[in-house]
Amino acid sequence: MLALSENTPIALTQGDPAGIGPDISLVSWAKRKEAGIPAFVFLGDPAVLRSRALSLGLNIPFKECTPDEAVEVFPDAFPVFPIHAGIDVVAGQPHMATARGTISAIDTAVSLCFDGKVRAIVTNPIAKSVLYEAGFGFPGHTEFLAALSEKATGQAVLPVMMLAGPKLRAVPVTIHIPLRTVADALTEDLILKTCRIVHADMRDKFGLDAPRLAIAGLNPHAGENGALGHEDDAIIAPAISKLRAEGIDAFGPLSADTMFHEEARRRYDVAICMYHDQALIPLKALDFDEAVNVTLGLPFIRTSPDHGTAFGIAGHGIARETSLVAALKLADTISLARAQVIC
Ligand SMILES: NC(=O)C1=CN([C@@H]2O[C@H](COP(=O)(O)OP(=O)(O)OC[C@H]3O[C@@H](n4cnc5c(N)ncnc54)[C@H](O)[C@@H]3O)[C@@H](O)[C@H]2O)C=CC1
Ligand SMILES: NCC(=O)COP(=O)(O)O
Repeated sequence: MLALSENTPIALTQGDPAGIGPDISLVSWAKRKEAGIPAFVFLGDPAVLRSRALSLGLNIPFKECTPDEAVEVFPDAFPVFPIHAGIDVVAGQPHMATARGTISAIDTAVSLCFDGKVRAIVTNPIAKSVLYEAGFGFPGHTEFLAALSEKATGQAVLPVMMLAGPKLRAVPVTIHIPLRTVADALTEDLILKTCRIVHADMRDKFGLDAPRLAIAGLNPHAGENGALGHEDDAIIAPAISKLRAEGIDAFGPLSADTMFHEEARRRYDVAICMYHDQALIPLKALDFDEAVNVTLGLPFIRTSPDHGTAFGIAGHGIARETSLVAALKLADTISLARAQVIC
């Protein structure tokens, strides 16, 4: 049993070095006391941090260190476990030559987590297209983390993306796939597995005894009795019946256009949506600055800000750190709550 406690840092990966990951990491560290930020170790390039701090006018002391030293370093200096970007990075100008370092930071964070050197992983945003250009074979962190987990444990996992904000928690059942393939990818089995993971993690990681899952339909008006599409009645409704028979408080399929208004949101704890934008549009409309992306179903904790690399504002000093702060705090809370049970 590993002793996961505040004496173990959280790994914070750099993300795309040309994006706002370095900016919001620096600002978060600068606000560590007033914001109550848990000790982290940054996995990335010290040169990128130094140059970004200069652009932002932040006078921040850096210390290169191992994860073992990070908690001690954190109060007085920004702890960096060096992973070099490979080129001189210019804020706002992504380059495929940095892909290797970006991927290596994520890979290293997972290894450190399995070795008990860090207690959770918080990832800064990556630009998927930059990584694809360099041959990265995964749609995003979510799927890559599942593959790394599988490699480490030999056990297959279904990674579940949940975006959690103060007003809404939303899960897309299908994640990073083209819209035209969504209907074919939706199966009763996928909905069942996703909802079981959400139910278990809501209970074990978020402390909800009997989580209520509101399940969206796929088609307009949840199919209008089959007139506007058959998936709602043929795939989603039977999955809901099975979940209810297992004792999971799932209901629907609901018309997706009317399940996110304020009164509707009071009736559930998590909205289970059928595709990426069905979940992320309401989430970002309601909670953009404070929501956190959490990967459920993994044998370790991973959170992330809800936004992307925002290349247009990197280095300008206007990127808000609030979502990253929320991600660090959520990783802190979940990892400490699990400290007694994790192996
Ligand atoms: N977890 C991850 O790694 C994620 C990565 N991405 C990637 O990010 C890249 C850019 O995606 P976009 O759709 O443009 O989304 P984006 O979130 O990067 O930007 C959307 C808009 O929000 C603004 N914005 C984003 N974060 C902000 C912050 N913290 N403070 C102030 N303004 C902020 C941007 O300036 C822009 O106007 C894509 O390559 C995408 O793959 C997107 C979402 C999550
Ligand atoms: N839009 C959310 C998103 O793309 C996050 O993906 P991931 O990199 O966390 O898998």
